[in-house]
Amino acid sequence: MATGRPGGRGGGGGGGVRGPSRPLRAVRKEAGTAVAADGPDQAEAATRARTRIAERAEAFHVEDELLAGLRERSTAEGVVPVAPATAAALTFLAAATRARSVVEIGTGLGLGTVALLRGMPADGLLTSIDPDGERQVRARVACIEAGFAPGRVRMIKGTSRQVLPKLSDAGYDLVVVDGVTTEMPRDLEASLRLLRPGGVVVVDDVLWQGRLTDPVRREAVAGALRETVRAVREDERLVPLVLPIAEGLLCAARRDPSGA
Ligand SMILES: C[S@@+](CC[C@H](N)C(=O)[O-])C[C@H]1O[C@@H](n2cnc3c(N)ncnc32)[C@H](O)[C@@H]1O
Repeated sequence: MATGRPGGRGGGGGGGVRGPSRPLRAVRKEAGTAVAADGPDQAEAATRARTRIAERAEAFHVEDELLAGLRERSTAEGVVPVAPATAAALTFLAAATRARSVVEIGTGLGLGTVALLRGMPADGLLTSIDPDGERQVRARVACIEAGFAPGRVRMIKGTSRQVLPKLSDAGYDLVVVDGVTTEMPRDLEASLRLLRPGGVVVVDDVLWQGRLTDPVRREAVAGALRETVRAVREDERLVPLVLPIAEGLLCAARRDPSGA
């Protein structure tokens, strides 16, 4: 029976109860398989359908005036804020994990900060890191305008390299990596140290395909993204997931080694 979903065929079917664990060989599905199986017309139709679905999913999230204003100001100043769907995902993840202690790398003007606070419990504390102290002052004002007491946010001025080593090991429920892309592999590694068992790390825009005119810079950014994705995929302490939101939102939960 046709499912009507692009790529909705195959997938192994079957129950979902796993047998005794044994090492499994990773099998990667290559892009383009659909062309071989269905022909170019079906593949194109599937791609169009996927694009439409992605657009509808993005349109589901309508930002309020506060976030829309922050987005406009951020963009005007050359700070790339998290996308609307990413902001919604941050709010969701903070709520779903009941994240009381959160770290955000890259405050910007505070769009992601407000999104995270909106999902966190009322007694949660968000630590946000950015070398630009002036932006952090404005982000703090945005958090107050959003209705959060000043004590809910700890703004720390500095780069992730300077600040992350000073934060407590296994002390955080959720870490969001949204600083400078070339620092991402290092930020990820530091973030994993900060996560408590069961904690979640989120890395924004890992499937970035943007164009940079400087080829050296472009390769540095692409290399950092590849390294980050590979590190998460290969880390057996993590349960990874890439959500096709904006330019790819990488999430990973840190397993509890006690098995609890
Ligand atoms: C992509 S923006 C963050 C956007 C923000 N999360 C939001 O949703 O609006 C990146 C931010 O990282 C900051 N940044 C640059 N270098 C950094 C570093 N080494 N460590 C931490 N943050 C850095 C920039 O000043 C900038 O505000």
